[in-house]
Amino acid sequence: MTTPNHGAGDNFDWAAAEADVVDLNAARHRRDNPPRPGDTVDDTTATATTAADDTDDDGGTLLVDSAAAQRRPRLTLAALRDAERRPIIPPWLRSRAEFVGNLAYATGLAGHSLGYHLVRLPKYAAKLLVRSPRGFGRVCVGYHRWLWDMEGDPVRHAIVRAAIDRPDEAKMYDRLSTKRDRRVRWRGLVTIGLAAGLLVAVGALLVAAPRIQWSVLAAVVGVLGVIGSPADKPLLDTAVVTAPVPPLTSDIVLRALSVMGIAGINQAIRRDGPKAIAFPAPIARDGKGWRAEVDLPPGVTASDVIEDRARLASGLSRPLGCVWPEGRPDVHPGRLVLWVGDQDMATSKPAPWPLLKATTFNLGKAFPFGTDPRGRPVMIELLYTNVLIGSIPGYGKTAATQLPLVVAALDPYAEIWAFDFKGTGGLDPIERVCARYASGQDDETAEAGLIALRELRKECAKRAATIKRLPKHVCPDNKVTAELARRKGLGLHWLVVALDEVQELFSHPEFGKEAGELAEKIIKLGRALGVILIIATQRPDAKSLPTGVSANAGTRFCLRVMGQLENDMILGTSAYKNGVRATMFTKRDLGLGYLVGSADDAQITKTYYLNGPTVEAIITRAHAAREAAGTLIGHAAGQAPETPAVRRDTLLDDVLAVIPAADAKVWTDTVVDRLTELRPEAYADLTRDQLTAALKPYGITTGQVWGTDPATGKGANRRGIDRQHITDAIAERDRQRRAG
Ligand SMILES: Nc1ncnc2c1ncn2[C@@H]1O[C@H](COP(=O)(O)OP(=O)(O)OP(=O)(O)O)[C@@H](O)[C@H]1O
Repeated sequence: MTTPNHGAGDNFDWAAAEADVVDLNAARHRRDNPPRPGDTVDDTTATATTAADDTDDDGGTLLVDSAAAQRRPRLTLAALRDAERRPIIPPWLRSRAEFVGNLAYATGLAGHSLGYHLVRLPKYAAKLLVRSPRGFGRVCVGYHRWLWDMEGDPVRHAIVRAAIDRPDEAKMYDRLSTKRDRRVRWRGLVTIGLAAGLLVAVGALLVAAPRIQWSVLAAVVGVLGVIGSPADKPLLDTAVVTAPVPPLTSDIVLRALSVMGIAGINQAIRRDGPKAIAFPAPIARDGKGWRAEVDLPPGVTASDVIEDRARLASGLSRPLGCVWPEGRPDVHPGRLVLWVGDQDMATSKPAPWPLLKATTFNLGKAFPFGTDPRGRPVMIELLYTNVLIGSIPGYGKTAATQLPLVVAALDPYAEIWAFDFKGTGGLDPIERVCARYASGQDDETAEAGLIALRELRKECAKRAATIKRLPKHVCPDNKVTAELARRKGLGLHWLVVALDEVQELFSHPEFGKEAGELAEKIIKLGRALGVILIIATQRPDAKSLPTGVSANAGTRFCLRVMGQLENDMILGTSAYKNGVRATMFTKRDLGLGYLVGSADDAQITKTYYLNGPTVEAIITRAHAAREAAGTLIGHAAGQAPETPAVRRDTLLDDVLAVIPAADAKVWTDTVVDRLTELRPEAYADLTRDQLTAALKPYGITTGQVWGTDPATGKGANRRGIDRQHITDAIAERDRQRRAG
């Protein structure tokens, strides 16, 4: 507020004082008369009061903008060009699945209603028969009133009463009576015509065929029965009882937002009334629910609302599973898209997976991963991406990991490696089509996973070299294309590698560090090389999920998690801040998560759920397709990982040669190094897993061995070979040779 200069005697600033009084009155008026819905606000007053609220340090008014500048901008060409265009065809008509779903629903409903009423036809006929005398009575009474123009009776009586005091009213009565007589006369003539017509019709009916007589009688009874029906007892019973779902209106949204206890919203509503919340688009039906776009008051972000979904649902008086708020940070942080479903998502019937009956599938195409709250399919493309899946235990990670694997299984040219480091058997149904497979919570499985990652790293190097060799016109973008992946002999087929419960591997005391480093390299390199890594974890923290891995995943799916850290580890930095919060999912939200990376915005997605027998059935078809295509390899074909033939004959003797009698047990890594030194031509590219696999047929397994690392001089426990096992195996082999 400006302060008049009191000490200046005659120089008193009357203009400033007058402005103050105007401002003060305006402020009082606003306080005493808060705007109501539908009120219009005078821009000039609003501007003046807004400006008056902005005071500088000295208490003087700080007018930042003129009244004109604060007025709503006019519609300009530039604004039109930038405006968001509403779809011409509504989304439910563009989505085939949604359209077919709606059509099927409408047809089903119509069929049900028809069947319901057909069964009750005798009851309806009886009702009509009973009601027809009353209907006949109503018709007679009605006709009698019409014939004698009885509607005008009260008026004529009123005029007779009035004529007692005012003689001029007698003239009016006279005019009305004449009119009435005329009307009754022509109505009488019509009645004579009608009676004659009726007599002729009855005569014709008497000589007509019985079928026609009964039909006419039924029609007359039907019409009279309908006319005779009491207003509170409709003829038809109710075929479908609908639970009334209240439509979403701006008032309801406003009420819900105002009870959330968000200070910014409450202050704005107190100040500006309903205008504090703006609706940039009309609230409309969207799928099986309502969609409202809301611009929250300045300073309030969509995530402030999303954070407390339960309170929002309470404000809307709807079940929690119906209320799905989302942010639109691409528009601005305060834009909230609120979708309120008719039915709780947790109790609604899950949609069947569209690929349930497929025999093959081309992995180059996007596949249906789940449905959004509106029931529309959510698609994922697997090529050139890696997938990271996370949640607390028991919310559908394995089920979500299984889906892309089943899809990959349906492409006979895609190779699959699958590892389940918790050994719960979630991926067992797809074992039959995996080139590599291991499941268990033991060190063996963890080691098999590490070995696979080493192999995968090598595979990436090999593929990179192949791509480098290819001419530019065959491989212009230096990456595997769908066409290259199909070419036999190039070795560039899609390779899908799933690591479920990967926290067990990454936090393994012996293999974890190396596995993490390898996974990071593969996730960075493999994308263009046709290698797709799918990683699922129930412990998304820095120790169990290397940041290099979490930061480089292209597609992310986060089911229920408990905190911001886990949320952002899976969905990416700032996801929580931007309102993408998998913490909002509740105990009932199985299979429900945020999917990031497959579309521009994060999508709330409920995965399609395939139970064990369903997966078995699909995998049986996939297995047959692979058999026909000749692509059943590795574990699926009953083969152990390959070892060069040259090593097989002399392997046991060579291993014994590099383990002196003084060393009872030696680390496998040390044996590999010594073998390479012994015969580089045979063992130069031998890996630890290959050696472990090559010794397995002799019944030799690796175990924990204490030793000293020659590089660091530190003692450690690692996988190693017992010399005694080698000597036993050689003795057994020699015995068999002698016997054979
Ligand atoms: N899309 C879905 N729809 C309905 N139910 C689902 C869905 N996905 C998973 N579930 C249910 O959730 C249960 C747990 O799923 P799953 O085993 O995949 O979870 P998880 O997160 O891998 O668990 P854990 O970490 O304990 O292994 C399943 O048995 C199934 O009943």
